[in-house]
Amino acid sequence: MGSQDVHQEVDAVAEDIATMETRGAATIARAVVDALATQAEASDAESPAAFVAEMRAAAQTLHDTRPTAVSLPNALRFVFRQMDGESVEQLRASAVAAADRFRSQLERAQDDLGRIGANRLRDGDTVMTHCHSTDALACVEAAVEQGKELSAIVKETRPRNQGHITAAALREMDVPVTLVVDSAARRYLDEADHVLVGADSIAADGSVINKIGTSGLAVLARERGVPIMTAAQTIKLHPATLTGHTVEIEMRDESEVISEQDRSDVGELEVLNPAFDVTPPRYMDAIVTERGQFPPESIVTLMRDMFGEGTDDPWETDDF
Ligand SMILES: O=C(COP(=O)(O)O)[C@H](O)[C@H](O)COP(=O)(O)O
Repeated sequence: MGSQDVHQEVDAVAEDIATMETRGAATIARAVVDALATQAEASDAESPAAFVAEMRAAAQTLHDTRPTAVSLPNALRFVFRQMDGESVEQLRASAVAAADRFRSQLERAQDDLGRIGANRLRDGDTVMTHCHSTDALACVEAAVEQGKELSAIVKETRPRNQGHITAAALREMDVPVTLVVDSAARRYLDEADHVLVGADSIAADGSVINKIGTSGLAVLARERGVPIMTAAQTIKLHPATLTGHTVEIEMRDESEVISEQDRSDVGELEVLNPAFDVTPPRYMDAIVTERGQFPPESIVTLMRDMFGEGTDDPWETDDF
């Protein structure tokens, strides 16, 4: 175990998330749940209180990696809500079982969401994508499995070019891909039948928080009359927005935007590198979840159903 009895695997997972070795909201959620299970399995805590303290320290370490994707705290919350017992062994077993349940729910949710999203796509359609979203790709995959022939226009998604990952995933599905730079989006929107994006968080008013550039793409899509949908499992619903909190937008290092050499050639300047932006609900046609598709403005009903009026920190629960 490392500092505060946090398992070294937890520290490694946290490092991978912070450096974006592990990235994408659903993938991050799965990684943190795996790490919590490792923490639980490896714990040599001698009392239930010590076990819970260790799990909380592990959760805090994982939580503090990236701020925007709410799937991360929602995944931690899922495990903590189901952790229960009088002894270390019972607590351990319930945490590991909760992690197992989370993993299978995540997979099922993505499959269900994919089938729902696929219903919006017709044979012969071209979809334009932004960034890399496994939820969005699940819709394409389900449509392809239904026998629909699709093609894709993939935005490269500066500064980290996650569009390349999307292009590779689509080619695996035998979907023809055209890669374009971000600023070519408007030029090629006339050739697209749908814009398909994922989400890191969905706010109670139906705003979609996703990779920087999504909001501009949504405005352009509206202007060109191209429907745009967000594919997002319900673990992307942000409970704190029910009580008026806003979603923190991660600011990343300027080195992702400009090299040190180029920067010194240019001279004095400020570089800003927000990783995400907010698309207001009026620019989004539908949010597709595993529980059906929703007009963005109505997502609040699903959120109240799932969370009540709000929630605490993921590791705070009345059970301990
Ligand atoms: O914005 C991103 C990834 O950003 P980053 O690369 O900065 O993590 C994705 O669209 C969402 O996370 C959804 O992904 P998924 O559908 O796989 O959860």
